[in-house]
Amino acid sequence: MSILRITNLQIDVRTQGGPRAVVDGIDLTLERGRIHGLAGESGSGKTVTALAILGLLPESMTTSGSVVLDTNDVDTELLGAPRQVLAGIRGRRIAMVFQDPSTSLHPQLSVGRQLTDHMRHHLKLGKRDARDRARALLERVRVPDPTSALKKFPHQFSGGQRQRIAIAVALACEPDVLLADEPTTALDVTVQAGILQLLRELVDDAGLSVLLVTHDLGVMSAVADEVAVMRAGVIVESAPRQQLFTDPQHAYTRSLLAALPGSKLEESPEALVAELLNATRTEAIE
Ligand SMILES: Nc1ncnc2c1ncn2[C@@H]1O[C@H](COP(=O)(O)OP(=O)(O)OP(=O)(O)O)[C@@H](O)[C@H]1O
Repeated sequence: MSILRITNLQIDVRTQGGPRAVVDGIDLTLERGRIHGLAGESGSGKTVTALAILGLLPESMTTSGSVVLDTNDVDTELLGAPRQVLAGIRGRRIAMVFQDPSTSLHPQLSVGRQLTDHMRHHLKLGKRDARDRARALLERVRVPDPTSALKKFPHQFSGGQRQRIAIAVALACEPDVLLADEPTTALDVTVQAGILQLLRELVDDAGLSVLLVTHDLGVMSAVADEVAVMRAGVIVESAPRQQLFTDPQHAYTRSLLAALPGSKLEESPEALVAELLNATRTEAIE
């Protein structure tokens, strides 16, 4: 069942020489309970695609096409939607996590405050209910000792734990869609695996739909159900993970795969996943 439908999305940036297309007519449908990977080299348009969904593009960019959120059979067009419509959707229906968790977390607010403010605002929860839910969320993303974690500040946690907290904040209002832009790129490989495993669990347990933006096909191969490969603003190939990794159709996809460091991928994507998940156990001791 689809939750977000992107149709013929075009993003132009104004330049002195006239408009330049940074995304040139892409189609992408996100399904509930699936992880959709958006891969491609730096500058191919992955991040601006994610930002366009939430109306967060810089002023210098214009859009056309359609981005429809379909919740409970009600379609909402997001492209060009009024500010208050987008404000009601951001964080509530569609949440976002970034490469650097500090971007999503406020350095001077306690973790508890960041989690509960969000819930009190969007879900109108009372103080005590919000606090109970915040504790449960930290438990769910496996931040150790949630009760004392609520009183701490972001800098008191490791990078991996900070990203888990950022994911907890993103999930606070039970969004339908999570946009994750390079969520593990800044983390070392064992911590990456733990975060990827967490995303997988959240998708499987809660029916969340994830758009996972990354230049790293290794990360993709570990968790994505479907992968779209982007180059210079265009999706050149889109296929279920297994198919894309074992039978790439486009020369650009083949070149990306060939550039992967001699990994288990040559044996099978599953072997790489097993390797990454094995590393997760190491992180649990972190
Ligand atoms: N604020 C901006 N003003 C003008 N051009 C921009 C701006 N942000 C991005 N661009 C341009 O838009 C294009 C797409 O950038 P985007 O950040 O989406 O790429 P990406 O695939 O996410 O790459 P990366 O992995 O490096 O983030 C690039 O050509 C980039 O130069």
